[in-house]
Order: sequence, then structure tokens, then C-alpha cells
Amino acid sequence: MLQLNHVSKLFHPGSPDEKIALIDVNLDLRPGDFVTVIGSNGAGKSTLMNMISGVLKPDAGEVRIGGHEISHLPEYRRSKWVGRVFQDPMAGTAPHMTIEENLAMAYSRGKTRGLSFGVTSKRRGMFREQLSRLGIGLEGRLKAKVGTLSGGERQALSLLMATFTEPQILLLDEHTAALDPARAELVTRLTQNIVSELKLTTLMVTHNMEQAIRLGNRLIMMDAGRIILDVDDETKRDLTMERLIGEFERISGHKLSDDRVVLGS
Ligand SMILES: Nc1ncnc2c1ncn2[C@@H]1O[C@H](COP(=O)(O)OP(=O)(O)OP(=O)(O)O)[C@@H](O)[C@H]1O
Repeated sequence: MLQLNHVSKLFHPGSPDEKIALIDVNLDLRPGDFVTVIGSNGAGKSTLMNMISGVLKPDAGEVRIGGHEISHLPEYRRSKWVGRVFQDPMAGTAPHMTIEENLAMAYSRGKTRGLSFGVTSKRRGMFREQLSRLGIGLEGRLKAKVGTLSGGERQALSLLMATFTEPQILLLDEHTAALDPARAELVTRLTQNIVSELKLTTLMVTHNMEQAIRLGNRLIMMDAGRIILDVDDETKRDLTMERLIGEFERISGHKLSDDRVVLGS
């Protein structure tokens, strides 16, 4: 479904500021894989997400979705295949537009025939139905400006907007990190429901170790631009935080340095 073959990325090559972000990264996601991604600071997690969404292009290697080489396609041309939710609740939605206008915009994403952001009554019914699946009452607030929603509500809406056109790949970029624990748990639960219902192939970066172990069917750990550990479903079921941190230290040869790491929920 998603393949990264020998992907490398250097920032400011040849200068004193040279930074290795990814080195010869290989990753093969099967359809329906829900992979959690953890790692130390500067390990390359965001670069990996940016490489898949098209914000960045690899210096070497290729990115494939559904068998197609897309390494050099710009972000907007990948948007019909790739849905993404960011950490910042402000990032995924337009605050001055209403909930239904935001949904109409997301619905038109990647469609070639003009910018049909209009909200017809048929679409409004569909939006209401989709929103009601979130179970937080947004279906009664279609005309509310998104800027008036709480952070948790906005992330739930962002999640819906990123997924209701059923992208081939869903990227979750620490999407619960800016929320208080109760809202984070709500958005996590919605994520699990949507991902399993739509069988979305998902890559989720998190600094929350407990969440990384609990969610999904596969876990990868990154350090210094490489994937250093790839844990399958069966092994993950018996994993503990202590063992995960121990494995990280054993393979990388240093302590896990992550100033945002959260050990528990
Ligand atoms: N635009 C950029 N210009 C220069 N260097 C960059 C840029 N983006 C990332 N880097 C560097 O590339 C490396 C990987 O960064 P990246 O943001 O992918 O790591 P990360 O795993 O997401 O880190 P964190 O968990 O701290 O957010 C780091 O050394 C970082 O400083």
C-alpha cells in the first residue's frame, strides 16, 4: 500500500548546518496496517510524514502509494490519497468558515472538476450523518464557525475531514498531543473507531509510549534518521514500556532523548 524504498533526506548538505533527517529508510505498509511511530528528538519522524504527504521530496529513493511512484508529485496532487491530521488543532481547519463549509472543502479535495465547495441539502444531510458518528454533538452545529470550537472538537473535525474521503494513507502527526488527557482520550477513541471501520492504512507519530504500544498492529521506532525497530502485532501485544525503552537503548547505543516523551496516558 505504502512503500518507502531507500529514502534519504539531508538538510543543508555540505554546509556546517548539515542535518541528516532520513538515511536509507525502507518501509512497507500493508493495506489496513495501523503503525505507531516513536523515537528520539530529531529522529526523522516529521520528515518521514512530510515525505509521504509531499511537503518534502527525497534526495534519494522513492515513495510509492498503491504501487505508483509518487516521489515527485507535489502535496496537492497527493491529497486525494493522503489524509493528515496535525498536532495543532488550528492547522487542519479554516477557523472563519463554518463546520459545513470546512467539510465541503474537505469533500472536494483531490476532485478535478472545479472547486465545488457549495453545500447542497443532500451534502448537508451526509455531513450531519458523518458528524453524528463522532458522538460529540457537532451535527447540530453545522453553521457554527470552526474558530468557536474547542481544541478537542476541532481535532475530531480534522480527523473526520482527513478521513471521510477514505484516503489510502492516513497520517496522524501527534494529533492528540496538544489536548488535555480527557479530550486526547476522546480523539484517540474516535481515531480507533474510524481507522478500524474504514480499514485505513495509518501511520501515527506519538510521544506517548503507552499509546504507541496500545494502538495499532505494528510499532516502529526511529533514531538518527533510521528505523531501528519494527515490532509486529504479536510481539507488540506482550510489549511493556520498560522493554521498549530497553530495546531502544540496546539497539541505538544511547538513552532515549525525547523531551516530550509521555510514559503513560
Ligand atoms: N526544514 C529543516 N531545515 C533544517 N533541518 C531540518 C529541517 N527539518 C528537520 N530538520 C532536521 O532534520 C532532523 C530530523 O528532524 P525531524 O523534525 O524529522 O525529527 P522528529 O523525529 O520529528 O523530531 P521531534 O520529535 O523532535 O519533533 C533533525 O536533525 C532536524 O533538526
